[in-house]
Amino acid sequence: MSVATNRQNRFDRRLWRKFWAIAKPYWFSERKWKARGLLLLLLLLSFAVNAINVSISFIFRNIDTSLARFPQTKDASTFWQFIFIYIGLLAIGTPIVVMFAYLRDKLGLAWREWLTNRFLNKYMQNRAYYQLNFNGNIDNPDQRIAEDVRAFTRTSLTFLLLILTSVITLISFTAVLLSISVSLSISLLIYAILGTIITAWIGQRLISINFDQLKKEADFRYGLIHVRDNAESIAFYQGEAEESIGLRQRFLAAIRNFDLLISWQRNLGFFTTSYNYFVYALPYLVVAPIYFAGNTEFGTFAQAAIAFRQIFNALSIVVDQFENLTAFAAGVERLSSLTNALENPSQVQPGSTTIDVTEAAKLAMQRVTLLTPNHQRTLVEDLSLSLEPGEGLVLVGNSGSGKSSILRAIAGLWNAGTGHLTRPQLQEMLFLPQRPYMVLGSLRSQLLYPHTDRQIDEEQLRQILAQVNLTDLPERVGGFDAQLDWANVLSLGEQQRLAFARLLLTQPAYAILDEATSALDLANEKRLYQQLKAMETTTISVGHRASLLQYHKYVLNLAEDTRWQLMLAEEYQQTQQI
Ligand SMILES: Nc1ncnc2c1ncn2[C@@H]1O[C@H](COP(=O)(O)OP(=O)(O)OP(=O)(O)O)[C@@H](O)[C@H]1O
Repeated sequence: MSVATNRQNRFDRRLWRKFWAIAKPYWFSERKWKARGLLLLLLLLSFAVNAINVSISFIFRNIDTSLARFPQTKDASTFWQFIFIYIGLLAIGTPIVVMFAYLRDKLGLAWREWLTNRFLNKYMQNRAYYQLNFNGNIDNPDQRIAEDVRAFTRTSLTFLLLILTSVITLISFTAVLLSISVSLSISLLIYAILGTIITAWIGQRLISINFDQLKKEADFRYGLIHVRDNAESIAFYQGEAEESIGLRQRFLAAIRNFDLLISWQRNLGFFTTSYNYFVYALPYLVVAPIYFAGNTEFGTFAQAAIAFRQIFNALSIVVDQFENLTAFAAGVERLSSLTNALENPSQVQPGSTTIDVTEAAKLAMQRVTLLTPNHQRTLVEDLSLSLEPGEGLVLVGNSGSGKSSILRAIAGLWNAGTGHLTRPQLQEMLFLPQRPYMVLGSLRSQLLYPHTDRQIDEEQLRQILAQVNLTDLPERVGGFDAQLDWANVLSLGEQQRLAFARLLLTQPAYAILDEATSALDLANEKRLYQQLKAMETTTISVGHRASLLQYHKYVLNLAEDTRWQLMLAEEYQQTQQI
């Protein structure tokens, strides 16, 4: 066996294993009985469809023979008898064929629902959605969960049933065909096997092209979404020309690859089309010598053509479905790599160390060295500090010195490094990130996020809004149930105050504020920090403004070369004034 074939076999085996790993859980899940029951029903229906097809071949054999005999016998009644049988069969067959397709799609839908939920659960667990951003191998997880899962469940079922029905068809019509001619059966078998081998050989390249196509289409769509999400910034920069070049490049990449795809489909088409056409002539060529020798009746031609077509279709599923199979294989690869990435979202490399974390009532660090997730840069070295509840800490330092990264380490988003971190439970801490986060939903859910199921009456919500100086917001936007594109409708300062309102509602023991008041005027900032103090919330802030110092006891000053300095806020203020 050549090296290439060996590699191909390994690839096929791996693909099969990957397919099974994605497909199996549903068929062994809590929904397994419903799924298996439906599959069994579909099998029974496909038996019925097959029996109908076999009957049709006999009906037409008799119809054609009665027509051929007519000049001698002058008997039309046999002809009409079989026409009526055929009509009766149609009446029974139609609902069976329609229900078969309907139930197949129903099962596909149930499977998709289950599998998508499974992916969504894993995607939202252990912050996998965040960690995947740093995984260069997983592009567009959104497309994988939305599109690839849909295609996977649908196509798997279609193929499975196609293969099962093909086997049934093969067995029943081979019996029909053998009763006509053994040489006909053998020639058909050889023809179909050769066809499959040649198609698989020409079509190999389609698998990788299809894989690229899925990626490039998703990249293009993501580019468009990016423009929509950042419409205002682009408009201010007048960046249309640049954006348009970027979009066109992504589109062109998709188009070029598609061009390649259709060229290969054309190459395959030259073969499959001629292969499919020639098969019409084959049964006539094989039956004619038997007929001319007077060894069979005229109707055999019709029956042989039908049986031949059925068997040929059954044997040619690989040829017919090759393009779909390649697209399917590409989808399986994408889902399989996503599944693996979701199993181990933080991608901890073997041998690399992580910061130890324990939970306690206070926040402390012992000799913590923090690295970027790819382990390429050390941000801070040997950091030790201890903060009692009520003592605030403000992090200062140049841009890029690692202030936000320390907050990420406290939140458990980043853990590459060494040392020991003690922190309160995450439920007791609320983080307000640098860019205010506006959820998709109503004003009420905006305020209650991330615990939107809490029952808080509107009066209380109004009080909180008044505390952050947004008294008139509900009236302005149309009430607490109004759903708007909040990130674009509210000013940055308003978004920051809304995020602060969330904080006041949640009343966490610790508030971690990453430049969360940078867009506010000093009076608003003071008001908000005073409210946090009144709630006895311990604050850990990042900011460049001197005004923040007065609300915290300590200052952690980060230098860019991984050094740091911890001092009392008052002392720090004095050093700044000198
Ligand atoms: N996902 C990442 N992978 C690798 N490096 C990163 C990643 N995110 C940020 N960095 C780098 O880590 C360094 C520290 O970033 P960080 O956001 O902590 O800075 P910062 O001090 O908060 O800056 P600023 O004041 O501008 O917000 C920066 O040099 C940044 O480029």
